[in-house]
Amino acid sequence: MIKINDIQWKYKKFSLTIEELTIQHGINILVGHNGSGKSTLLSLLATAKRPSQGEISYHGDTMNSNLLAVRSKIGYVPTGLELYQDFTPVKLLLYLSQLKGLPKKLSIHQTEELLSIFHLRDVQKTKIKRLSQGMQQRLALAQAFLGKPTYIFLDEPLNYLDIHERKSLLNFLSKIAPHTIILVATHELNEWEAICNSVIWMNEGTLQYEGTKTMWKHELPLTIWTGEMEDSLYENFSKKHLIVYAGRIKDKLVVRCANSLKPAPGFKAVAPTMEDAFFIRKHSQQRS
Ligand SMILES: Nc1ncnc2c1ncn2[C@@H]1O[C@H](COP(=O)(O)OP(=O)(O)OP(=O)(O)O)[C@@H](O)[C@H]1O
Repeated sequence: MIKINDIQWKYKKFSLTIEELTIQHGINILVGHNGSGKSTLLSLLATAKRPSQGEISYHGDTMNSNLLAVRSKIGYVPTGLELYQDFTPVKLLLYLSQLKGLPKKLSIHQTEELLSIFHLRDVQKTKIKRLSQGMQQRLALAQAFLGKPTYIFLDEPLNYLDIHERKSLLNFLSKIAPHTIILVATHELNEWEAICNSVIWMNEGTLQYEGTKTMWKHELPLTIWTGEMEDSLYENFSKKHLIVYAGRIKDKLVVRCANSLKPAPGFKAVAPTMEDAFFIRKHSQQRS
């Protein structure tokens, strides 16, 4: 497990402070508004940034006690990772596996395996600058798994991926999750719903929630309701209730809202999604 102990990191007006956080095996999603500190936390965990106080322990090792050992077990994909544009995917993966210290045979084996997993076989000898953004994102992801790291930190990994590639990545992560600690920063909570184990919510550089997916969705102060209504009633309704969604299906206005009691006749309580839960939790936090 990864244990964060009283860390702080500051840059100008932004400060990230976490007193205590444990990250377990499985898929953990990291959520929060823009600028809340998700990428900063990932780069601290990936040892790309150093906390100004406190420490992070990776199964007992820390950045101070054994930086090289820690780094050798980390796979990290920040957003906008710049890949050597004149390399080909095969050359890049072989080169990076050498930097990671993998023996030559294993480098070749893992490079081939990752090119297949990320569907890059057809373009393995094409220069990276000629690849689409989605292909470049898949290559950025592939490099993170060289050496079969124990700790995987992914910043918005679904960016640029088409539906097929998204599903494929989610399947791959589910397969390795039992023996890997995976932390994924994402705004697309519902896409991770089926496979994630726990949720970490950051707000303005501080930890707001850390717990299981089930608790995230079900320990909520409000219920989610859906129903149809006349257009003329909506304006007044929206002033009194927390609207999650309002849209037209055929000629009906369909409303999804959060409320403690049934908001109007005909409305039905429904199970909250991961995003509904975020919406309700954020709303409750702003009011408290
Ligand atoms: N190297 C840096 N240079 C300048 N500002 C930084 C740097 N790293 C972090 N910040 C600042 O830290 C704060 C947190 O940013 P961070 O990127 O971690 O948020 P985020 O939750 O990942 O946001 P988003 O959802 O938009 O990706 C922001 O105010 C950002 O401007």
